[in-house]
Amino acid sequence: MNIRLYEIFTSVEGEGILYGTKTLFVRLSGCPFKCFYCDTKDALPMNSGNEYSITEAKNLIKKNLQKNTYKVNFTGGDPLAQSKALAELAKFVQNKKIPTYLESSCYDSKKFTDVLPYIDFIKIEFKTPDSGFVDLKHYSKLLENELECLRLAKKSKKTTYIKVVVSSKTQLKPFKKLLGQIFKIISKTDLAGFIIQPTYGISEPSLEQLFSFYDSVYPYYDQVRIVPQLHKFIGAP
Ligand SMILES: Nc1nc2[nH]cc(C(=O)O)c2c(=O)[nH]1
Ligand code: SF4
Ligand SMILES: [Mg+2]
Repeated sequence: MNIRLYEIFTSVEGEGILYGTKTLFVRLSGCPFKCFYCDTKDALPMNSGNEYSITEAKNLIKKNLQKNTYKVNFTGGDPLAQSKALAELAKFVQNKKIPTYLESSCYDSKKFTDVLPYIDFIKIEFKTPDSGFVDLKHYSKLLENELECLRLAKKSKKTTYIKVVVSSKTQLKPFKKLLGQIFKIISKTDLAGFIIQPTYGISEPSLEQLFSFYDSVYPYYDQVRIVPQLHKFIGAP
C-alpha cells in the first residue's frame, strides 16, 4: 500500500481546542470538495504531492518528529480520502506514545471507521450548505455521514470536538438547523469543544455575525468559542 503526502512540517497548532501546541502536521493529498475558503487548494487533487510506500512515510515522520511534540495532526486535503494508509501511519505514531489527531470533514463514515481506533483527538468539521464545498444536491449525504461519524466518535469516548467555519455568506437559518441535528445526537458532556472559526482573508464575517452564531450555539453548549486561525497571525505555516 502507498500513500500520497502533500507536505510534512512542524508548526504551532493554529486551530481548535489545542491551539498553541507544538505539532507535527502530516498533510495528505486529496479531498473530494472545493470549499470556497479552502486554504490548501494545492493539496486537493488526489495526484498532488508525492507518493511514498508506508515504510517510507513512517521514516519521513520519524525524521521530522521534533522533541516535545504534543501531537501529530493528520490533515489534508481530507485525510479520510486515504483512510487505510492513514490508519497505518496513525498506528505507527500511537506506538511511539504520541497522540494522534484527525482533521476532517468526516464525509464518509466507513472510512472514518478505518481510522477511529488509531486516533486520539477527533475534530469533525461540519459544513454549512453555503461553504461551496460541492454541488448542493450532495449536502444531505455529506451531513448524514458527518452525523454518523459524530455518533461513532461519541460511542468511542474519544476526545471529540466540532468546528464550523463561518464567513459573511454563512446563513443563520441552516446553521441553526445543523445545531438541532448535532445536539439531537450528543449532549454537552460528550463534546470537548465547539469552535466557530471565521474565514480569513476571504468573505470575513462581521463581529455581529460571529455573535449570532455564538448565541445560537450557547444554549446547547456554553463552552462555545470563536477562534481564528492563530498561524495566519504569527506567520507560521
Ligand atoms: N499551524 C497550523 N495549524 C493548523 N491546524 C490545522 C491546519 C490544517 O491545515 O488543517 C493547520 C495548518 O495548516 N497550520
Ligand atoms: S473539505 Fe477542507 S480541504 Fe477539502 S476543500 Fe473544504 S476546506 Fe479544503
Ligand atoms: Mg491549513
